[in-house]
Amino acid sequence: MSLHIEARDGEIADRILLPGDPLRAKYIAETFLEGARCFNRVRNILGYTGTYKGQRVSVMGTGMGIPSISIYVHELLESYGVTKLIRVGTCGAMREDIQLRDVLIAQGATTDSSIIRNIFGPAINYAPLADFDLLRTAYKKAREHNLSVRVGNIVSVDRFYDEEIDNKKLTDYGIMAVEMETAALYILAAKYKAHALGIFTVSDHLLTGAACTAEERQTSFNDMIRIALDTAVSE
Ligand SMILES: O=P(O)(O)O[C@H]1O[C@H](CO)[C@@H](O)[C@H]1O
Ligand SMILES: O=c1cc[nH]c(=O)[nH]1
Repeated sequence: MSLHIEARDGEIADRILLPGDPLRAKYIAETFLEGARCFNRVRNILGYTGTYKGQRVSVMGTGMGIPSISIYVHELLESYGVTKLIRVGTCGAMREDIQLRDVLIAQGATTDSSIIRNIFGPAINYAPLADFDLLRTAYKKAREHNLSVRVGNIVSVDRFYDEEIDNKKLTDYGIMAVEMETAALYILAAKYKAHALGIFTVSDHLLTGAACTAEERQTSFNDMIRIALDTAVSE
């Protein structure tokens, strides 16, 4: 056990999907995994392990924001020896050429979080990056399923409601979308020599105001989930 995860040794697979919403974890386990068993209920951050295409895979919520995901990813890496972590998140599109329900893959995760400064000090602006092998595999799997995905830079912000952020500047420099956790996932995975990737479904659009319902957010992101699971079990 670790402080926030009550699983016993061996109950968590070495590869795990990480949605922010614990109910999305439950949905993934019940819909896509065979023989899924719950290994965590602490704080209702639900976690499950089952099999997908014959291989053990886990899925667990991370909560919202960098402080929350940092706790769970740290404990998964430090106490449970997880080696492949794939975030399956929602995001807000920031560009006109990206639509509701599009699937995006974060090659990089720009951030305004103090996590970079806290770790590296004021002189270094570390660039959190996806694991190249996972990224390449996810892209290939998407193409095999005839799904179009976009690969590029996203921004992991500290505040969901942020009136001060300059979104226009971020999009001018190629940022596709906004979410709240991936920079920390990539940094922690790098520290522990693990492999991490963030895959997203666009749940709302910052320019048009279009949005999926809360229920759709929880359940309607099957394309992203299939890509993530196929990537998790490859090699
Ligand atoms: O849907 P999840 O995976 O939680 O991701 C996004 O949704 C939450 C905000 O509504 C933040 O956690 C953000 O990163
Ligand atoms: O963090 C997020 C997630 C979805 N949509 C947003 O606008 N922000």
